[in-house]
Amino acid sequence: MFKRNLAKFNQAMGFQRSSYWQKAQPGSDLSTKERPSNSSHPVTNEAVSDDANYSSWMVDHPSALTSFDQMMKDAKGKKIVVFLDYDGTLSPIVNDPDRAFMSDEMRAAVREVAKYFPTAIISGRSRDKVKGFVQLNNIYYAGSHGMDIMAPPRPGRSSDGKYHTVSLDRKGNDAVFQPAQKFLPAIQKVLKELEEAIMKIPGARVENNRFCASVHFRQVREEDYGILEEKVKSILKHYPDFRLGWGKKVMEIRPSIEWDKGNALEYLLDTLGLGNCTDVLPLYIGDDITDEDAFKVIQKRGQGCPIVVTSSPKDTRASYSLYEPSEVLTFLLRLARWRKSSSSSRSVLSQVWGVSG
Ligand SMILES: O=P(O)(O)OC[C@H]1O[C@H](O[C@H]2O[C@H](CO)[C@@H](O)[C@H](O)[C@H]2O)[C@H](O)[C@@H](O)[C@@H]1O
Repeated sequence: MFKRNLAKFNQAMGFQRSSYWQKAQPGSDLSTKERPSNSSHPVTNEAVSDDANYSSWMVDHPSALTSFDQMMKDAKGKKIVVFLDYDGTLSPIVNDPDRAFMSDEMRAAVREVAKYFPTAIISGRSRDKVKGFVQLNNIYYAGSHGMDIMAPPRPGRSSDGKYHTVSLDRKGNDAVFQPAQKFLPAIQKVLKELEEAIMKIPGARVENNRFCASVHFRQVREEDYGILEEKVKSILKHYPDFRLGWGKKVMEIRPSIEWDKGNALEYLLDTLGLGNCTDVLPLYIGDDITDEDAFKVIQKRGQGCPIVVTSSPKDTRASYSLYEPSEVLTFLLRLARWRKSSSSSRSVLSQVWGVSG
């Protein structure tokens, strides 16, 4: 129990390196609330203290569902742009990364939201893979932690004027922006070496995320964690242009460029023509460490709704929280309904009173 509380304390305090492996232990990211309700264990003091920890953490990170009305009051007169992470946000975390499917209800909710607000998904996966899971055409996709973006074909421009050239898709409707393109040959070599190195570690697997690589250890025995980490690090010693990050039971290898999900959020706002508008409210929902970069950008802008999805207290820059993907679904449905009803009441008002906007 002490160990478990220490891991949680480390996680909450942001002592990240030491807590990664602790967090990675089988079952350790299952909070009490996620345990099967038919569990034969009586409610223990530990369960009570888990709940108490979560409740006190929520004082600073209130639920986006209970805060919904206030959030929408603050959004009045502003343009909401919706940004969503994929794994752990739109789909639940599962053992097999190839089977992290999104439910039809969630798909319908995202489709509905995208009818009313510009909507983008920013994922660590390859852009094609995440699009394959989501299967919606009315949204923008950014894969490889934002290093592969399909966005409207506005002239690439950033506040510092440094956006790289973009290329139009075949129909000329959208533009692809890939700031890490020159790393493609190297990442392919890294992927090959990783595959060979982990082959003999049961349960380990490498995922090709195009500009990044993921080494999964969700299904690896705990006693093999050390050797896996060693192998990955010894390969990376020969690739100084790449760095290692940690996600949920996954090591993420990516080019060492100054580009993350936060830059992707800014890029998308720019290409939507909203980068410098003071009346824009980016709303970002994500569950993992890389989403913190986007939360940071929103925090810096001083306007927006950063929402973290988590079932246990964690160190985060998000202002609001949602417990799990099912709450994300409820939130998205509510957001779409809110917009629908406010636009229909606006049109009724404008018919009756000649009031607009
Ligand atoms: O930015 P994201 O869209 O959240 O991508 C981050 C990683 O997500 C995926 O891995 C995670 O979800 C898997 C499926 O539920 C799970 O098996 C794994 O343990 C999680 O870490 C994806 O497979 C990775 O490539 C992404 O880096």
